[in-house]
Amino acid sequence: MSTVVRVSGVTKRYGSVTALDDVSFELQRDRIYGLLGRNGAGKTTLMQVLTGQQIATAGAIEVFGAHPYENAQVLRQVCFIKESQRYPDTFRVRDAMFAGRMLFPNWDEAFARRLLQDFDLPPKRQIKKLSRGMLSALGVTIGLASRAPLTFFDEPYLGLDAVARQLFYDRLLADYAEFPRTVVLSTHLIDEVSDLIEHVLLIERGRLVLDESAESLRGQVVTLTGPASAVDTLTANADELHRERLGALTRATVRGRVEPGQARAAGVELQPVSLQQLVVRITTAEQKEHVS
Ligand SMILES: Nc1ncnc2c1ncn2[C@@H]1O[C@H](COP(=O)(O)OP(=O)(O)OP(=O)(O)O)[C@@H](O)[C@H]1O
Repeated sequence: MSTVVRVSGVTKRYGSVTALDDVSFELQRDRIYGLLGRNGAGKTTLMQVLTGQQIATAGAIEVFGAHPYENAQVLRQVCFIKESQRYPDTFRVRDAMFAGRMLFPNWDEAFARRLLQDFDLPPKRQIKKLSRGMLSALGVTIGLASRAPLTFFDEPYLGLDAVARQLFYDRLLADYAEFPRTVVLSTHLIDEVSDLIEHVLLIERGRLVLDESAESLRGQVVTLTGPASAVDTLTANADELHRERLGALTRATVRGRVEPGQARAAGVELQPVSLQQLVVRITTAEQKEHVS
C-alpha cells in the first residue's frame, strides 16, 4: 500500500464560511474513491486544495510527498476535471486534445481518439459551440486519456445523459483495470457509481464524517423491520441512523452487527442498505445532531 495524498487537520475558510473543518485522511495508490456529500459540503473546495488551486487556512497537505501549490513536479501527475472548466475562446476540441497531450506525461492519444468517437465529439468543433453534454464528454475524455496517477472528477458528468454516463463508467472501469491509478469521483449519483467505488469519503458541513472501504460499509449497515420490542433488543448495541413506524411494525436502520439467525427467530426482517441510502441516513443523522 502506498500513500498518494496525506491531509492532516485541514481547515479552509472563506471569510466567515468554514468550507473545510479540521479534515484528515489519506488516499492510497490505485484505488477509486467516492467523494460524497450534500450541496455545499466542501467537496470542490477539498479538491481545489489538493490540486493547489486554493490554499488551506490551516493544516498540512502532501500530494506525492510535497505541497501541490505551484509545484509543477506534483501537478503534472494530477488531473482535475470539473464541470466549470474554461477553455480559451478560440479553442476547438482538437486543441484541448493537444493541450492534454502536452500537459500529461501518460496521455494516450489513441485512447483519446476512441473516446471522442464513443462520445460523438467532432474534433474540429469550437468548444464554445458544444452542448452542455458534449462539454462534459470532453472533460471526461481528457480525464480518462490523461491516465494521471491522481485524477479528480468533480461531477464532470452532470450534463451527460444516462447512456453517456454509463459509457463513462464502463470506460473508466476497463481502463482502470489495465492502468490502475488513484481516482476521486465526486458525485451525487451515488447508486450509479456504487459498484465503481472502492472507498467512501463523506463530507458533511466541511467535516469528514466517513472514511471507509465500500466493502466494509456494505456489511455494516442494515435495515430491520419487525415488532418494536424485537427491533429494540436486536439493535441495543448498534448506532441508530433512522427509525420509522409502519403500522404495528418498526423499521430501523442501524450501523452495527445484527445476527441474521437471531433476527429471523424474533420475526424481524433484515435488508441490506444501498450506499445511497446509507449516505442519506448518515447525513440526516449528522444534521439532526448538528441542530440539537
Ligand atoms: N470562493 C468562495 N468564496 C466564498 N465561499 C465559497 C467559495 N467557494 C466555496 N464557498 C463556500 O464553501 C462551502 C463549500 O463549497 P463547495 O463548493 O466546496 O461545496 P461542494 O460540496 O462542492 O458543493 P456542490 O455539491 O453543491 O458542488 C459552501 O458554503 C460555499 O458557498
